[in-house]
Amino acid sequence: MIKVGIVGGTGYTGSELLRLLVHHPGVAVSVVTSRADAGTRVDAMFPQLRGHVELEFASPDTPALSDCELVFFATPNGTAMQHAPALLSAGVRVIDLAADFRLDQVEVWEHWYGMTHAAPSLLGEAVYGLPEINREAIRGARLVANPGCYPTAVTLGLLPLLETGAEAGLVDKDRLICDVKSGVTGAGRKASTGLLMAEVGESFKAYSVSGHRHQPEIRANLRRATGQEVGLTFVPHLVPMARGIEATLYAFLTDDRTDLQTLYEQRYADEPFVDVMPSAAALETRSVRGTNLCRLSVVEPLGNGVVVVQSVIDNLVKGAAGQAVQNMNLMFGLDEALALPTVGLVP
Ligand SMILES: NC(=O)C1=CN([C@@H]2O[C@H](COP(=O)(O)OP(=O)(O)OC[C@H]3O[C@@H](n4cnc5c(N)ncnc54)[C@H](OP(=O)(O)O)[C@@H]3O)[C@@H](O)[C@H]2O)C=CC1
Ligand SMILES: CC(=O)N[C@@H](CCC(=O)OP(=O)(O)O)C(=O)O
Repeated sequence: MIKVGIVGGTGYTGSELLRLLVHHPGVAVSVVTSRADAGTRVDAMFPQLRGHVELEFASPDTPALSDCELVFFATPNGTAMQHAPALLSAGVRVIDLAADFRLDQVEVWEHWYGMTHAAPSLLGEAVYGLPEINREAIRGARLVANPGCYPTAVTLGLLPLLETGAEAGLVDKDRLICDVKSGVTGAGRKASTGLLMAEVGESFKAYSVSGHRHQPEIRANLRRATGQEVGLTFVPHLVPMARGIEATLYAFLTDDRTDLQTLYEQRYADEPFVDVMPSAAALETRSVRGTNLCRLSVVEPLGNGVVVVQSVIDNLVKGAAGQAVQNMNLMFGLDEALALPTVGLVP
């Protein structure tokens, strides 16, 4: 059994990790932390875990984390970078669900995250944990930077257009448009006026239109996959639902000879967690709710050179905790799909 710790176990992604890991046959969760709720039984806070988790939340400074083989950080940005160096030195592998190790250039990271990086020397070593572009590197990694939720949905949606068509110029890589919507759990469980039901319910808004920190992460992913710079406009929106991300992605074709449906189906034929719909189906977030799937559809609706890709994920699963478990499975030589659901909770 792999001995695992979770820092930040009272948050949405930490509790989602617990939901998935209690069904994992190769994992024993031995430490779950919270500063505010240290000493409280995990199943007292989360009755859905009764009978599955017999732990109390521990303080994050507990030495028990150093006895783990793997520690997940399900904490705000800027936390894992303070603790990862000591854990790695103690031989513990680390998966950070936050953004501390996602960008490889420290000045770009500091610009977007507004703080000084505490462990810049690890940025070069950290492996970006999107298995669909980085599987082999993840297998050998000590430190994995789990992708952001929006970057997961957008990168998987655009990848085939850019990867396969880059040299031939399948689409205009300087004018990609990403219109993306998220449920409110994407903002975390902390108390915040902007997340109150009366603020979010019965309404729908765009935010960070002038720039969101996931834009450089998406560009870095597409650069990593294609070797080329891309130009993209990324606008996130908040939708009054708990879970789910829907990305509607637009690209302008520069070559109309490629069969887009075949391109997408072939690119993801061997991917256990990417499902390409057989036709230009309209996608719903609920079809992936609770699953580790990214479900895609591609269509050129008017035949006028504008491609529309839809991409849906559950932000807490493929967008966070599920992807982290997928990465853990790869790092420990297990079946990549172990303990990861693929049937959505509908309705
Ligand atoms: N929610 C989502 O859909 C996604 C989130 N992420 C990222 O994952 C991370 C966690 O997100 P989420 O679960 O939503 O966040 P939450 O706000 O729901 O939970 C944060 C958790 O971290 C703990 N925590 C906060 N500060 C510290 C600290 N300084 N040291 C140790 N523990 C701390 C909190 O407990 P306590 O304060 O008691 O210690 C709590 O358990 C974030 O970086 C987020 O950006 C990534 C992809 C998707
Ligand atoms: C709805 C909502 O507020 N979403 C968050 C995304 C948070 C997230 O997951 O951030 P990281 O992936 O960088 O960790 C936001 O836009 O800030």
